[in-house]
Amino acid sequence: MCGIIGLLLADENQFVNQLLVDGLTVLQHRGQDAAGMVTAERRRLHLRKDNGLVRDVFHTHHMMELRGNVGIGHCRYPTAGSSSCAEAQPLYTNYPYGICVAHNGNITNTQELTEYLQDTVGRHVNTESDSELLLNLFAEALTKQEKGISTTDQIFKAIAEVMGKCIGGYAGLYLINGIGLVSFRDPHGIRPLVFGCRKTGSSAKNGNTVPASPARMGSDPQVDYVVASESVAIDTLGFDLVRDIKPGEAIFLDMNTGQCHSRVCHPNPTYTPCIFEYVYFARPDSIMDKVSVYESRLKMGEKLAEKIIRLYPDHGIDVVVPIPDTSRTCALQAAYRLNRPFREGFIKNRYIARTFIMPGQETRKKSVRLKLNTIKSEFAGKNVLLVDDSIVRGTTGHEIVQMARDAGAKKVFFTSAAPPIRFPNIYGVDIPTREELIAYNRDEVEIAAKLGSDWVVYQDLADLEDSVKCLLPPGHSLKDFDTSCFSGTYVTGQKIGDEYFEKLYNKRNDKAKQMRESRSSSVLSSASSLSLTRMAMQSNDGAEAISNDKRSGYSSDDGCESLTNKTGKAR
Ligand SMILES: O=P(O)(O)OC[C@H]1O[C@H](OP(=O)(O)OP(=O)(O)O)[C@H](O)[C@@H]1O
Ligand SMILES: NC(=O)CC[C@H](N)C(=O)O
Ligand SMILES: [Mg+2]
Repeated sequence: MCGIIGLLLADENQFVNQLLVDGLTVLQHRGQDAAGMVTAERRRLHLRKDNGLVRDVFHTHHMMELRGNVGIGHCRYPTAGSSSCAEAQPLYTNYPYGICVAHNGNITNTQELTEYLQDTVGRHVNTESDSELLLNLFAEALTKQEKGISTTDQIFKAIAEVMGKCIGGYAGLYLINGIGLVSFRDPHGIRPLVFGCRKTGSSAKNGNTVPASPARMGSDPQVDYVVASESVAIDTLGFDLVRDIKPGEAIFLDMNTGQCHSRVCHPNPTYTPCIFEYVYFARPDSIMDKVSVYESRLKMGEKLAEKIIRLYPDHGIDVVVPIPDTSRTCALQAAYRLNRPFREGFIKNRYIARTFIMPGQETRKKSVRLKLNTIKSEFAGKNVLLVDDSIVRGTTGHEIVQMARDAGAKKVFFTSAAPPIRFPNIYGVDIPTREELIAYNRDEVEIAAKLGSDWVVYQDLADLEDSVKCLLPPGHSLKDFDTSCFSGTYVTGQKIGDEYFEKLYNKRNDKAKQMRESRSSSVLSSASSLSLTRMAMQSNDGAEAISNDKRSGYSSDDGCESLTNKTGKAR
């Protein structure tokens, strides 16, 4: 579940680089594996990306090269391809114009799209990254646009073509060199994307009100714009949240006029966002689809407590303990509803990041112990209810139950704010294989045995959905969610059959991923040795100016070499 952010500042002399770094830092919880940004300075693009956390990727000497008043940034949690830094984003293609993409989500018809791009239109696809396909599809669609219509129309038509071809979950940003920034959300709105602005210069001093819609914003060149995965980035940067980008909508920010244009580019969008954003991915202080994530988690806690009371009226719980971090909001309200004390029985090491989105089961397992430690007095001799937001592979739950017992708990009960996860997620959460899921082919009693707890209670799906729906403002067009990992129903509607899951399993089970990583790192190191001979590449101490030359195919970042997608059309 990556984090994406794009900015256009009204003043050409201002740089977006620091705002992008700050925004990405706030979105870090969505992707910890790699980070990157590209900025546009007049007709020159500057790119920096690498594996690592945002704070490790951007150093002062990179920032000095990342000039320009428009740019996009990305922090990555890989769900396709490898985690090689060649697949870190933004990705770039030099034809037409010079285009970069930052993408959150996952595309499911990648085979068909790769065949179309390679065999039908002759564009080179160099990796298994689905984002590379998204980039090339847009580039191809723009190339084909008829002359004589406005650039704005060309862009929206190209986005419509991309949406017509891509199946899956995607929220994305394209930076088009010399033209502007395009943001878009898939026709189901599976992945989130919000839009904000702030007044600048004289318009800020005159106290103009923040425009309520992009159409109005189009008339005010004194406005800075931001688009981000979550509103928390908009708040932190000092912008005002305007609204969610609608399913199937694109917003084009013209860097030459400062104007903002929006259009719904899909003939029949439906509003079915991924409910797992509310459960786990999003920060609680974000507003998504007009709903406060924090409040939805309080509701989840309340409904969970009611279910526990229904199932175990004499539960005998002495204390309610959250499993930090994400479950805290939900556990707080569950304790309140159960009328039992809420206690911080586990202390989180603030230097260990989220474990579920770490690559590899061994790393995840080890990290749980490094991340959490017990306050023994909260467990000794007590019946403890442990609350987590979700149980996926059971890595956290298994370790935590044992730690609670080691700390002297009499009984350990376990509850999850989300229903059992029994199906793969194919839209941008890396839950690719059923066999890895603790709830696959197991009922609650078997799961409790596996976790080592006395019992386990899961939220009902209807209650989870209600926890968000009851907070929607009247008349909101969201009627349903993508709940596929709980229900097995996939909102994009195409047939997701056994063959698809088998392929997914073969590509993305832990072992296959490990093998791919070791392969791609050896390819990368041999690619690095090419850097002395390549042509038309300009490297600037890590941050790189990308050539517009259609022939050039390379970029380099401190030894991070990407042969991805730079060769223009190979007709
Ligand atoms: O059953 P599992 O496979 O262990 O996955 C589920 C756990 O992973 C997540 O925590 P994570 O540590 O990623 O993030 P958090 O600190 O935000 O809770 C989630 O909140 C659960 O605790
Ligand atoms: N988590 C995501 O949104 C991943 C985006 C894209 N599928 C990638 O793997 O890079
Ligand atoms: Mg957790």
